[in-house]
Amino acid sequence: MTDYDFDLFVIGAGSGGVRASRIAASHGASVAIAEEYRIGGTCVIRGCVPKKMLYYAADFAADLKKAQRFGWTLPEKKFDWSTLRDVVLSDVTRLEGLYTQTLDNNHITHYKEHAVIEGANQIRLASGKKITARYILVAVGAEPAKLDIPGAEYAVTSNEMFLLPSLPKRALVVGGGYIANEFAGILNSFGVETTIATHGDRILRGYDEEIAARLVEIGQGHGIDYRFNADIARIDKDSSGRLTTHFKDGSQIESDLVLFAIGRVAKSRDLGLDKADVKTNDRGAILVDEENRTSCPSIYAVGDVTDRVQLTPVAIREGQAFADRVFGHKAASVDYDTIPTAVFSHPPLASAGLTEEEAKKRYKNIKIYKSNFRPMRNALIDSPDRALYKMVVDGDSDKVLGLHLIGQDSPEIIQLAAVAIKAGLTKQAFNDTVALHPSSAEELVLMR
Ligand SMILES: Cc1cc2nc3c(=O)[nH]c(=O)nc-3n(C[C@H](O)[C@H](O)[C@H](O)COP(=O)(O)OP(=O)(O)OC[C@H]3O[C@@H](n4cnc5c(N)ncnc54)[C@H](O)[C@@H]3O)c2cc1C
Ligand SMILES: NC(=O)c1ccc[n+]([C@@H]2O[C@H](COP(=O)([O-])OP(=O)(O)OC[C@H]3O[C@@H](n4cnc5c(N)ncnc54)[C@H](O)[C@@H]3O)[C@@H](O)[C@H]2O)c1
Repeated sequence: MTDYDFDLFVIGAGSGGVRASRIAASHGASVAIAEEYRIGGTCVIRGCVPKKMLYYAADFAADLKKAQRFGWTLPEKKFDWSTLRDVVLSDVTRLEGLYTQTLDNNHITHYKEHAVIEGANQIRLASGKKITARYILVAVGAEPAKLDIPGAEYAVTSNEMFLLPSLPKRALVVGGGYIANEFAGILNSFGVETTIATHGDRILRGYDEEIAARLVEIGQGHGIDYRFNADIARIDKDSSGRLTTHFKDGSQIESDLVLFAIGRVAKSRDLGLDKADVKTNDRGAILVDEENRTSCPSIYAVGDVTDRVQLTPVAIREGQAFADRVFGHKAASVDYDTIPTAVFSHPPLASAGLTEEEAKKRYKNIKIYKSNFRPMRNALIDSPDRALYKMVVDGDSDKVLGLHLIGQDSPEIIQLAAVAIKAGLTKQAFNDTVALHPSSAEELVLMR
């Protein structure tokens, strides 16, 4: 018998927290969870899900521009952002309901309020209620970083992008990572004059350089303005609401919206971590061992708050492994090797395994295969945009080490290709597989 109120108390009902709660409950644990905003967390409420819906809508807008090539003559077209926004938001509410139902179906007690740690086994809710638990799981995620500059308060983050009252005429997107490129593509497709300003000399560091360069080339062709090595000094706002962003080199950009997309930081501030001696790194990320245990033996952490791989499927796997190990007494762990990722830009990028740069550091004899082609669909709509597929192979063992794609549907293609890489398949195995024609994916078995 336990002396605690619950076997497990989870702080944060996002991707990692909800999965951990459900699995722990299925193993017979008594579980409670606190959520200060909306059940479902970043991915469902203001991340992957509404972003992907806007991405689809942006794709549709691009197709609509080419309607005549598909044989359609349309009456005057008019885009109403608020209609799309509300459709997306209502689906988010539907999903929030499903997540809440999951908690109820699994008899998980949920508190819709902020929670803090008061000790190794104690939590305090915003209402003042104190709760004890044998184990605490911190799954509070991350929050968008903001630049510490004068006028930063005039900029929005991805959180506000899903709630905009209207679309801006001109937008400045600050950053060169996932969120910057995804929103730049969406805004540009809806006709917003879009500039990306990043402080680095390239976008999407960590992605294959040529693939990222192809996105810039295509983006420029669609009217996105890219500014590199661009350090912002301040943002001014005039009485009409117009924003002027000043760069350290003296240049400036006027816009109606500035979006900060410069990374996400662990939401570990004011969480009471010091009360239980839970250690963080200098960026506030909670330090955990390979079993997701923190420096306090009764407290674990999963997902973005640990700042390792900030992706939903990773947070889910970490939550699952934690619950299976601690409450299901299974030897569960997370395999971080060959995690497929995608950037839902226009067109999207997708990647699995090692990049050429990474492979060269680890293997002596690297072979690169490339396919640089104009997809049939782009010929139909008279678009010059070319796809680029790149395969990284170990020349000694013939094993495929990595695949990097840019082009329509590449996120759908990479999921299965990641299985092949993970299974250690060779280039010859790809060669031996008959192509599926006509498709873009067939390039994967035709590269020579
Ligand atoms: C715009 C955007 C797009 C994204 N797109 C993708 C994508 O396409 N694919 C992908 O894999 N990943 C994507 N991500 C990343 C993904 O959303 C995160 O990696 C994932 O949500 C992390 O899950 P988590 O459980 O760690 O945290 P979260 O899902 O952030 O959940 C944490 C929860 O804890 C709550 N909370 C925080 N502090 C407290 C407290 N003290 N008390 C109570 N509750 C608290 C928060 O309100 C939140 O609901 C995207 C992120 C953003 C911002
Ligand atoms: N499709 C997906 O899977 C997806 C989508 C969105 C977000 N995410 C996750 O969320 C995380 C956060 O996304 P993100 O795009 O905010 O971060 P990111 O780490 O992907 O990119 C941050 C970018 O901001 C730039 N930057 C940093 N400081 C800057 C400054 N002062 N001025 C200008 N540029 C600056 C960096 O060079 C980098 O390009 C991602 O790392 C990813 O794990 C995933």
